[in-house]
Amino acid sequence: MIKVRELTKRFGDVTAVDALSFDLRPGLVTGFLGPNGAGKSTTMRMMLGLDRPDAGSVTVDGRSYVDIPAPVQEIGAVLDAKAVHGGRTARAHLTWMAQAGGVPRRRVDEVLDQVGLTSVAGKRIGGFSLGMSQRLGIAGALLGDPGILLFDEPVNGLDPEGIRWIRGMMRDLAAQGRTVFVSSHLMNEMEETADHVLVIGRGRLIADTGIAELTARSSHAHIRVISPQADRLGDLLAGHGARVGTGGAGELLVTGVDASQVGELALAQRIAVHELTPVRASLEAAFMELTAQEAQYAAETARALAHEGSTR
Ligand SMILES: Nc1ncnc2c1ncn2[C@@H]1O[C@H](COP(=O)(O)OP(=O)(O)OP(=O)(O)O)[C@@H](O)[C@H]1O
Repeated sequence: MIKVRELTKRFGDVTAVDALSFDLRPGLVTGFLGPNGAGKSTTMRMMLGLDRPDAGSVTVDGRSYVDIPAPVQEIGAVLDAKAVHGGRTARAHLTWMAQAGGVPRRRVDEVLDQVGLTSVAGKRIGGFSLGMSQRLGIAGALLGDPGILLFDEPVNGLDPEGIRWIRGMMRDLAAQGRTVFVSSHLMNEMEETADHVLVIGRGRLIADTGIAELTARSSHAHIRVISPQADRLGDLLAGHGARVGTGGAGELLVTGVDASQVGELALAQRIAVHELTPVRASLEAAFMELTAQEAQYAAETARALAHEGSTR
């Protein structure tokens, strides 16, 4: 378990990270959301011991990163996939990393295979596309078979196939019981990948919540019901405390009761139901609602996350 407590970092007058506290749990993809400049990279760098906090701490199973004897076997990270020596081949780069990290050399071919780069292992990295560089970065992070993985904006600038691949890889790593922490400045990107999200704005924590919990709790969540007797069913549901709106012909949009109650009530009155679908709120709608009553910076963060362009 990673525990971040009251983590703070200042650069001159700018407080990049402001008393940030959170835990990361294994077996989940935790999204780290915040607009550009919110403090995500700085937080990740402190988690890896690359920046020194002005205050606060990060511990991995009770120890700080610098006290871990073989760090690459506990935490793997991809901070900037392009920051590698372009003259080396992919295999030479990973072999050098394996030696530096005290990892057996046979792992090099294993991770090349795992990320689908075996056929270009002998090619120079300088000629790699962004998607290939991201795969190489992930291969490097996986070398020590670590239980914790940190990815800083891994899908930025990738094509849809590259994005799909990275999402699948993150989900697989979490399903293997690893802790996966991934930053993004776009809300819709996290909706499909993360189980849990931490949202920061101006270095401060705004939300720490499960995605399913956030979107199910939102007032935008509802049940879509289609019935040839929609009017009768609507009256029946309203009589049992539901709020009933209408959609298209024969369609009801119901809140305040769950799908099983709708089904049971319809059955009891012998009303045919052709469709009964719980519809979650989008992450964007749920988050806007969550922050609407909060500080202005929270609302600004919500808008920036929803509408910022996908490239920096
Ligand atoms: N080395 C540095 N020196 C001075 N200021 C810095 C430095 N690194 C980060 N900052 C500032 O700290 C704040 C947080 O930056 P950080 O890069 O952590 O944000 P971010 O959420 O990762 O955004 P981005 O996605 O744009 O990198 C910004 O105001 C940034 O300008």
